[in-house]
Amino acid sequence: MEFPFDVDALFPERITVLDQHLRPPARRPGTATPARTDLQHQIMTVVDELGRASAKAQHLPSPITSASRMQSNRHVMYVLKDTSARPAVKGAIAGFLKVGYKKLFVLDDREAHNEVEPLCILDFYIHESLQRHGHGRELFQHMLQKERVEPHQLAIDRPSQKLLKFLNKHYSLETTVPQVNNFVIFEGFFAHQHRPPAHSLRAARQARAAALDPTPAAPARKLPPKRAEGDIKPYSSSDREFLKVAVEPPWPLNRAPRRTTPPAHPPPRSSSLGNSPERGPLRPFVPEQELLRSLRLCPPHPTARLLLATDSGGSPAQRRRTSSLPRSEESRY
Ligand SMILES: CC(=O)SCCNC(=O)CCNC(=O)[C@H](O)C(C)(C)COP(=O)(O)OP(=O)(O)OC[C@H]1O[C@@H](n2cnc3c(N)ncnc32)[C@H](O)[C@@H]1OP(=O)(O)O
Repeated sequence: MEFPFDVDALFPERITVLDQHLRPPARRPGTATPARTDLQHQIMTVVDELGRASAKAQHLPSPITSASRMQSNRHVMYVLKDTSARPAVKGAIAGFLKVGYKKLFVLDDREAHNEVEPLCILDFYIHESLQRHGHGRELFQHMLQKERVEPHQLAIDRPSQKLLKFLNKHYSLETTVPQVNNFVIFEGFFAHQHRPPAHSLRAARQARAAALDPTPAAPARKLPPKRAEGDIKPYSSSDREFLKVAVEPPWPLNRAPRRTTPPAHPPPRSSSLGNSPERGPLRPFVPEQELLRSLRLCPPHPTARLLLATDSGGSPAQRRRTSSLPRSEESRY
């Protein structure tokens, strides 16, 4: 991925770590130093461009990674330079990996709710011309080392089939723990969720290592105290949540009662790599009788007329169709 500026000078190292400040890394001695604002502008251009390419590769309606989203979240982006780029080109970018800690409500293998805050894989992209050459693994491996996490400790925000295959091939991650949200976790996730107390050896070692290595890592967060089972909602906000396309039906069909508690029957769970969460558009559930009451009150509307034309004792087939509508379906985005 090429840019109209000197990427080689902008990112002196093969892998650059960017946090919400999008600070330009220190330049090699002897390299001309443009104004800091110009450098930051270049970094923002790279981040935006990478985000767009990743969204396109994943068929997302809009990017989940952009400079402005980076600046407003505490995420960390690992950017990989393409060092095989043509000499005439002033460097190129091979891809990126974005991670961040997120508070999630996840089910364990006994289907109990757990409030956790794992490091999440949020976005991952290697340029099409460079895929399946080991660049993804190099980037992922670098991130694991830098963040000091094991692959099975991660939560993955709606992984693509390519990413599932990648995780299976390189890290033998295969068996998922079924969830009702968009995140995928693997067997072994719960064995490693506890964090060391602040005074532990591991924490001290981590603090020393961080002092020696000033490049940003995803900001670690403390686990909140465990909540009573009844307080926990089994839904966790995915980073891809904002991509939800709200296709709102006309009034009064849009008057779904607000739900303060999760539905009694959660949507079907993903149980294996093959059916990682792929869901249809979000549709509110309006009880049949309430819907008909509302329709009688509303001004004439083509949809209303159509529904009122069928009395509540309509054909059994019609009723079966209506009542078999799923109570809630989560959208893909
Ligand atoms: C939470 C999220 O970010 S979900 C979105 C993940 N990103 C995408 O799907 C975007 C498109 N895909 C990509 O950018 C890349 O393929 C990545 C990031 C998933 C992997 O990066 P790569 O550099 O291709 O990975 P790397 O070369 O290290 O490993 C290759 C392995 O990844 C998997 N893989 C990569 N591409 C494919 C593909 N087209 N089809 C099937 N498996 C694939 C395979 O296991 C492959 O091993 P194989 O070639 O022996 O079958």
